Amino acid sequence: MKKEKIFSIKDLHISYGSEKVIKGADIIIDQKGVTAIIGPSGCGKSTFLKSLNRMIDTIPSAKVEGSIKYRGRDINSESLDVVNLRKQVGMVFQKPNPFPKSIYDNVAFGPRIHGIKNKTNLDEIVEVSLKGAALWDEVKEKMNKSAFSLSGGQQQRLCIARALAVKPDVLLMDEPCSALDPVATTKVEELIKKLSSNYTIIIVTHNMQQAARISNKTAFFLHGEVIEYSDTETMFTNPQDKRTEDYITGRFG
Ligand SMILES: Nc1ncnc2c1ncn2[C@@H]1O[C@H](COP(=O)(O)OP(=O)(O)OP(=O)(O)O)[C@@H](O)[C@H]1O
Repeated sequence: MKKEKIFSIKDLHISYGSEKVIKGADIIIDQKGVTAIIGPSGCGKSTFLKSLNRMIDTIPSAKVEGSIKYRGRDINSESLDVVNLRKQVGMVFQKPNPFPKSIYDNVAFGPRIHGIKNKTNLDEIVEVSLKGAALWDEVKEKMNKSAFSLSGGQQQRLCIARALAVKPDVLLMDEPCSALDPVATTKVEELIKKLSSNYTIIIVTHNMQQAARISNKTAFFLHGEVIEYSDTETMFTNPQDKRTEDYITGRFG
């Protein structure tokens, strides 16, 4: 069965002022599974990711040109509802960034903003989201405690639960494990794999072993260009471009 296209990106160029950061990227991202974005520091991975739900709009000097279609719709068209786009295309950041609120209120935040007020409905969404983020058992007895009372790994899973609570289609993750210890990293990686049967996940990672462990497809960026984009297994066993081979074998980066 042919997979549905979630993102079709054509000739994407992004610059900050006069600095060109993404230079003509073409990528198609299919439904579900994990796509990893790898490449050396400063090659434009985060910039690319932020353009997919228009978080890049928050940077005044950023200029985006070219086409990004999400489920066939140009996300940069004037008629597009950005709040709705960000509901469908959620984001999890490098450092866990829970709100200074209780565990419950962190997860209920998004649904409340989108108009859900009924306590029973909210309770159910919070429970399902925390279960989805593999955190429920650890927090179910202390839902009213501050999110800051959780460990870093738990806080990151709480941020994933918060993203799940608005029922997204896609999750963008920008180095979600880089602030976590190895045990917490393993838990988040397992969670990402599990979530990838229901969500389309796009993850930026510095860590090539992580990309190899959890992703189905990998895109290698270098100086703002997509050098290679293929099945992860092919990329790591039989890279087509010498620059990819040099990067994944640790010759630079
Ligand atoms: N808000 C910004 N304003 C101006 N320039 C920026 C901004 N964010 C990033 N840049 C520049 O854009 C380039 C690409 O940055 P980006 O963060 O997208 O790369 P990256 O591959 O994600 O890097 P890293 O792996 O180090 O996080 C860098 O030269 C960076 O200095």
